[in-house]
Amino acid sequence: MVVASQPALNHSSLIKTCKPTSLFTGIPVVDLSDPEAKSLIVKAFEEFGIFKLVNHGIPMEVITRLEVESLRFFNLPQPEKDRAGPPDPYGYGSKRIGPNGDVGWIEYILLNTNPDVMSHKALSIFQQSPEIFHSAVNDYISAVKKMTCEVLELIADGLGLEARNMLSRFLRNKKSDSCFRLNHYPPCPELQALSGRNLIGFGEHTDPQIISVLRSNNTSGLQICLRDGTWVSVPPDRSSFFINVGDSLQVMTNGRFKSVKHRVLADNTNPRISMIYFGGPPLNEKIVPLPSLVAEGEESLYKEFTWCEYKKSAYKSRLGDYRLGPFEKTASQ
Ligand SMILES: C=C1C[C@]23C[C@@]1(O)CC[C@H]2[C@@]12CC[C@H](O)[C@@](C)(C(=O)O1)[C@H]2[C@@H]3C(=O)O
Ligand SMILES: O=C(O)CCC(=O)C(=O)O
Ligand SMILES: [Fe+2]
Repeated sequence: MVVASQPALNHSSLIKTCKPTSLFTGIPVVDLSDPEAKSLIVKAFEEFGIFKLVNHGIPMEVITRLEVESLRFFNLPQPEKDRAGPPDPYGYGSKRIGPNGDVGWIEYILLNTNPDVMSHKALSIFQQSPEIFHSAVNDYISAVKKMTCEVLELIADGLGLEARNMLSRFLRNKKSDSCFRLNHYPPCPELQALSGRNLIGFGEHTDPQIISVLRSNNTSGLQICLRDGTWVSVPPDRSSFFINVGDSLQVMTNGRFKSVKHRVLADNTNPRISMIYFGGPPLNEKIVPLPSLVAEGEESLYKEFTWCEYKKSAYKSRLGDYRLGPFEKTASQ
């Protein structure tokens, strides 16, 4: 990895670059209407921590409407966008990710999906084009949330949990602390000169919540880290969703599913736009292994903590830190 030092990139000289890696064709693909979907999803989460969902039932019109409205926002003059930032953590952000010095070739909007928690800054995003943007975001989130709950119910079935709603109840709870992110990675033509390298848009990390549901346009950029430590590029697919395990689901399955490390490289010629729903539990919810997933004689691999405690700790960490580390039991505990 090298740091970009071209004059045109001076303003972002802290943003690292990276060589693109080979396209990975092995991401499991699951058709939501397949009678085998539950076992295929469990297998995908055990092996890769991610899968591609097709035939998901979300109308393309709902997706495209949000993409068009997001681009309308990101194409506004910078001072207008800046009025909705800096993020607290919700609102509009550019180049800085989180509060601890992480940077990337990205601009984004981060929203809490619970309207009661929406901050002033986040709300001012809607004030620029109120009804249209607001309804595009709401329609998208409610469709994706419903689909995600279906997926979590299939997972509960596939894992043989005592009730189908053991996981989906966290997202359906009206206090669910879920969030939603619109990311825009502008192309960086200056980088053509840095032969074959790309700017890092979003550095490597795992997502802290239960489950993340990502949809992007057809511009590549998403990379995942396989179990053997190799980074591979995930071919984009504008009409599908990529669904990945978050840290909280890793704990709830006592390590049977592992949250997948991922990152995004900005493309040198085309803008990438992505929208991610992060399904999280209510703040006071304990994040503990589901009892039926801890066999007799086995113990939880993790100390007991609430989502609020984990989130606080996540916001003190850097993007690439192993956030579950402090919550793991050591041999003597
Ligand atoms: C550097 C950070 C940004 C982040 C909060 C954190 O301190 C560490 C986790 C980051 C992350 C990654 C997944 C999601 O994009 C996100 C919204 C989240 O919940 O955790 C971001 C946080 C953020 O951008 O505020
Ligand atoms: O923008 C993307 O494609 C993924 C971004 C991501 O991983 C995140 O926002 O947590
Ligand atoms: Fe992520």
